[in-house]
Amino acid sequence: MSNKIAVLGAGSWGSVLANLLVGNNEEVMLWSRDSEQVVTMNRWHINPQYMKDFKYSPDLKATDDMEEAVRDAEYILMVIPTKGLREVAGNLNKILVKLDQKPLLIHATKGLEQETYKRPSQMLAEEIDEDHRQDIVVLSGPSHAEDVAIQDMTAVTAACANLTAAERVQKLFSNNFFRVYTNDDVIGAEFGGALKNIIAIGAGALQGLGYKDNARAALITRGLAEIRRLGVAFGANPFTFIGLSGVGDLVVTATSRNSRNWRAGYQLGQGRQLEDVISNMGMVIEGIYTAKAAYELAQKRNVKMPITEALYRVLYEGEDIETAITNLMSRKATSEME
Ligand SMILES: NC(=O)C1=CN([C@@H]2O[C@H](COP(=O)(O)OP(=O)(O)OC[C@H]3O[C@@H](n4cnc5c(N)ncnc54)[C@H](O)[C@@H]3O)[C@@H](O)[C@H]2O)C=CC1
Ligand SMILES: O=C(CO)COP(=O)(O)O
Repeated sequence: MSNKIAVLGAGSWGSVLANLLVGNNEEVMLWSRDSEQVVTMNRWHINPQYMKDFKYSPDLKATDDMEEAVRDAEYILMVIPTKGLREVAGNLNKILVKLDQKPLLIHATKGLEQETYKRPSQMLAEEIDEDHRQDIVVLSGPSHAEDVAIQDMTAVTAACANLTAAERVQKLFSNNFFRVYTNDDVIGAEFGGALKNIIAIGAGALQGLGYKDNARAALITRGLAEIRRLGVAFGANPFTFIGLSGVGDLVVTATSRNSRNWRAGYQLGQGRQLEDVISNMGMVIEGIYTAKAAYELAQKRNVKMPITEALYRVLYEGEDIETAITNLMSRKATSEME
């Protein structure tokens, strides 16, 4: 028997995940705030702004009416960029209260909120009444929408302190090309997913500047060290960072031309201006905003994050990337285990 699932957010990832769930014979309703996009998706089964060459299942239904999407849904999957997540969650809460529903929440957002430094699950927990939701499960890991759309082999993590809820999500999404593992470490999964985007911008920038494989391997490895340091300072399990939502996602994002964060970094490395890069991407580049939140959070907590700090200076203080690299390489010699 199929489950009724509402997917909120019809960008590249929300649409592809909704399509995957339709392929798994679930009953899915995709919500977008953009009515024109909804008409095009329902009529032509394409998403004009994101991955426009991909043809979605004709069984995938879209709506711009959140209440219609959510009514009777047993699961609600939120795939909204960090910046808009709290607002959408607040609107969802009003509907859930009105309809008196209590769905299981899942989110696939990767970032930290500006000013509050909250993780996505914390924002959802604050905005959605406990009486009108079950647990919140994080779906994260190395999973570019472009590859999942063409059913390339993918493995991800469903994280929740309540492993029974994580297992329900595992069952919902699993199929012969999409393998879902469970994990009880929400903090680690969310820090891994958010912070890898910063390092991916750095990896793209190195390549844009002409640096080679050794440089990229060094950045990824030392990037992972500082991601782990910040995550562990907030209670994450260090082993999560050697899993799919840690090193897995870091590797795919820091090495793939499908990554918006990598591409943004590459363009910066080639000398393009930040405003220009943002306006031409047409999709969210989470790492730009997470770099600011993570930098400020690390300062407050006194956690060493030299690569994040370097990128913060490049992105927010206009420091030249080569100068940032020189400064990173000329820091006092240190132990790898710090
Ligand atoms: N694209 C990918 O391959 C993956 C993306 N993610 C994460 O998923 C989240 C969403 O990313 P994408 O789908 O790629 O973004 P996108 O840039 O392709 O699309 C974002 C979608 O969210 C909607 N949106 C933005 N703000 C909104 C608001 N305030 N209210 C309602 N709708 C709003 C936009 O209209 C658009 O449909 C991000 O946190 C991203 O890091 C995670 C894994 C893979
Ligand atoms: O999180 C992602 C892949 O796992 C998507 O990364 P980008 O946002 O850089 O495209």
